[in-house]
Amino acid sequence: MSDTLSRLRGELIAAGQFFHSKGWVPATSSNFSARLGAEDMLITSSGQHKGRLDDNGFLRADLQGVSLETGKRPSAETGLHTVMYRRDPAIGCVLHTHSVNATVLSMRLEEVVLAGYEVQKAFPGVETHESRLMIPIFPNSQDIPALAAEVNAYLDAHPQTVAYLIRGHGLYTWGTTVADTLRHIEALEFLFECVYRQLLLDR
Ligand SMILES: CSCCC(=O)C(=O)COP(=O)(O)O
Ligand SMILES: [Zn+2]
Repeated sequence: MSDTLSRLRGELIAAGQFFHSKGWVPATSSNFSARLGAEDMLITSSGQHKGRLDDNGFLRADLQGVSLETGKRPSAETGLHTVMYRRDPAIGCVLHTHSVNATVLSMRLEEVVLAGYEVQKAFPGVETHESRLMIPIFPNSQDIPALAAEVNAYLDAHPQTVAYLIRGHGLYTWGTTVADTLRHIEALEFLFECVYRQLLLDR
């Protein structure tokens, strides 16, 4: 067992516990991955409770999503992780969560526009609250390869995108490390709460 694998697994287990404490990974929802090398990743196996992960809740898979461990089935949404690692060798982690705010906003809006918030500076390259971050919302689908292709095409056209929502489903974001990606989730959840409360006030 490599030191890298056990370190990353520990970081993802801790991330799951933190997200669970916030209510962002209900039931067996959500999935997490981290890059191991140029051709492989560590990913949660399908159906795990992400707040109660242990070492057995993960497997190695290649970047086509094929399990490298017999008898273990990767997340049903593996294709949404592999598409990111194949796009960009600098991506080291992909996290997917299912918070109430992300889900509700995705049902009501066509996209989430983040503008004017200091916390936008949690994202790489964002240096002012005067920036504008667009979080696209894709229709939900059980056809993960088709959804991954749609995400990939969108990101080709909008390479500054930091995250996306799937309608009625949840949030995907990514980063160079698990810590960076966890910060993105936390910042986005704070911002989604702000957007939600602003919509209520504006009614
Ligand atoms: C019970 S939530 C439905 C599946 C889902 O959206 C999810 O994120 C978890 O799927 P996985 O196969 O990764 O456990
Ligand atoms: Zn999901």
